[in-house]
Amino acid sequence: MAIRFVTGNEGKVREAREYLEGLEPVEQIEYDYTEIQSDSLGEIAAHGAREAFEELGSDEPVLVDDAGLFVDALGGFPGPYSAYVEDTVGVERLWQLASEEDNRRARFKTVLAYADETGIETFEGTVAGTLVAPRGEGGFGYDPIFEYNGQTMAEMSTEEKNAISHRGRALAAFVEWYADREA
Ligand SMILES: O=c1[nH]c(=O)c2ncn([C@@H]3O[C@H](COP(=O)(O)OP(=O)(O)OP(=O)(O)O)[C@@H](O)[C@H]3O)c2[nH]1
Ligand SMILES: [Mg+2]
Repeated sequence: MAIRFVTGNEGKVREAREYLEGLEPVEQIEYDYTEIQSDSLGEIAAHGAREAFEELGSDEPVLVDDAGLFVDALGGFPGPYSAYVEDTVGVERLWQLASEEDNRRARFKTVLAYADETGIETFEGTVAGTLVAPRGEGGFGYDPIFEYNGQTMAEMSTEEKNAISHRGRALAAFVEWYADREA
């Protein structure tokens, strides 16, 4: 059965489609679910998936992805507020802020929430990296400033990014659960 990926972010859809190819088709739905204010990406994603599944109708399962960049030297900022910070100050200014720090370590985290008629499951993925001056044309969001193993995520192909990224890891956990459940 097709999975309805509820997001306005085409980059997320591209990565999920690539990863889930051969498992299930992924359909993008632009439904504006409530993003609750919380420190927990898991709570935000689960709440969104529950609301979207109830409000959209039909039995087709839904998937919601809530993601954030956590900068160590900034106490985890912008974390759950990453979309707001990208839209307001922007990626370049966040890099300027981080570049004043000696410690440039950061983590990217995604929680996927999957909802169907039996309930909700969440899957988490994290990647640790280093913030750098922007490089690369691929990816989206903060990818140009997030370096892993010498490459920014914007310098990687979708497949390469999925192999190491927070979203790829969350998708791996999802696929493992999904395959077991179908068996
Ligand atoms: O460098 C990045 N690599 C990624 O892999 C990635 N995934 C998300 N983001 C950014 O982090 C915020 C998440 O906010 P977010 O989860 O609310 O997403 P969003 O608002 O873009 O879409 P939606 O799914 O909510 O519709 C937004 O600024 C996204 O651009 C990423 N940046
Ligand atoms: Mg959002």
